Amino acid sequence: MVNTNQFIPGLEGVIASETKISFLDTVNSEIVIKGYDLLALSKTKGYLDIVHLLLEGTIPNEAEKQHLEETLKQEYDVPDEIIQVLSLLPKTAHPMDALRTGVSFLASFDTELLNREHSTNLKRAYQLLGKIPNIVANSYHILHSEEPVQPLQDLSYSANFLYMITGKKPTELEEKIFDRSLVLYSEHELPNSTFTARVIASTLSDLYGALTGAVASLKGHLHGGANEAVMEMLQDAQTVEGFKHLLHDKLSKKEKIMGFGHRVYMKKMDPRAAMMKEALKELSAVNGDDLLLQMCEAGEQIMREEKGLFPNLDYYAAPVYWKLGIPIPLYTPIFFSSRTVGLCAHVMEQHENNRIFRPRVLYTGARNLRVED
Ligand SMILES: CC(=O)SCCNC(=O)CCNC(=O)[C@H](O)C(C)(C)COP(=O)(O)OP(=O)(O)OC[C@H]1O[C@@H](n2cnc3c(N)ncnc32)[C@H](O)[C@@H]1OP(=O)(O)O
Ligand SMILES: O=C([O-])CC(=O)C(=O)O
Repeated sequence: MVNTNQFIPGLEGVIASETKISFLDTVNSEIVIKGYDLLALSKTKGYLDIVHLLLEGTIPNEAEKQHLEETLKQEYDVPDEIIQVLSLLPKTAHPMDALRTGVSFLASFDTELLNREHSTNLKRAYQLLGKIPNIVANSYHILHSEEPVQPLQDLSYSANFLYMITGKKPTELEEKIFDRSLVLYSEHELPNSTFTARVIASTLSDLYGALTGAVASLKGHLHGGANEAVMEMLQDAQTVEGFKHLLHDKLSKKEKIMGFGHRVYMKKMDPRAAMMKEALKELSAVNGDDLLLQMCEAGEQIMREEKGLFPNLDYYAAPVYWKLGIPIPLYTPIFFSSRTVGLCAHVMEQHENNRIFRPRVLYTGARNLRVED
């Protein structure tokens, strides 16, 4: 029998799900994904390796990887109706809202929504992985009155995604770094968005519904929305001195600084942030412009000294995406695109070993009120 009187704000430290998908091992500094350390994998493996690992359970050999890429490429196209629906959105809509609409709308094309068998959910996961980059890139183009960009089949999955966003074929380095960012964002145990997806799935609702809820969760600035907020701060500040001033000013007003802190890593650096910082160094070396790197390092120092806080992945992903020529409002949608695979794995696991989430409250409201006769 569980003690229902124990209230833990934010469910900090509470074990809310049993999973074989991933685990943050903060003692050994590992992000365990299906038995492998994601950080180690990210040095030699690409996003499609992680997709195969999360959905099929193994690191693919070359033939399996090629087959996976072909499967995804066949799913790149989205129904015309999606483009029409995106075109109806007000031009002021944020691409995360467009994405939420797009993912939700995709559900209507699935004729077996009530089927939650593993094989059906797996097929859906591949369809979503194929289509979501298209929705992300083209929602931005449509919201900016630009023509939708067609996917290029001869590019790799990640190169095509970046191409569809920027309209330019990426260099080898750009492709490698973008792919690495997708690897690092792919799966992270039980953040708010994954928990949201599992809670929705636990009612035996469908994969699209669970992912639609996860988009809404990820949009918030305390979660995925932080990467956009970081880049906006860097842009506002413009110089190293400007950024220092901006951070001191925010701290003096007791404002939170986006891109710092983490519920699980707490007072340690998110190891994924360190890897994105390396990527920022590589990109900065290309044209000898390391202003963003200098600004970020100055911010890191201030936050360490003033608050004892360290960067999370969003802090260094933001300037990396800027250097890759990606518009700021697409940073969080890209995070979601990458996380689609992790979310699908979690929803499938929930469907296959389900108990509905239904916690209790600590009631602090009024009691014993009576309506007078
Ligand atoms: C990839 C990702 O999604 S990672 C998360 C991205 N989100 C952000 O970067 C947003 C900024 N960070 C935060 O808001 C938080 O650190 C979170 C949401 C990530 C974690 O939140 P929690 O675990 O609930 O920590 P909580 O907000 O209680 O913070 C604990 C203390 O550290 C402070 N703190 C935490 N993060 C920050 C921050 N970014 N800036 C300033 N102070 C902070 C809090 O003010 C609080 O101080 P107090 O005890 O004096 O009141
Ligand atoms: O784990 C979290 O709470 C947030 C996070 O870093 C992620 O989703 O990648």
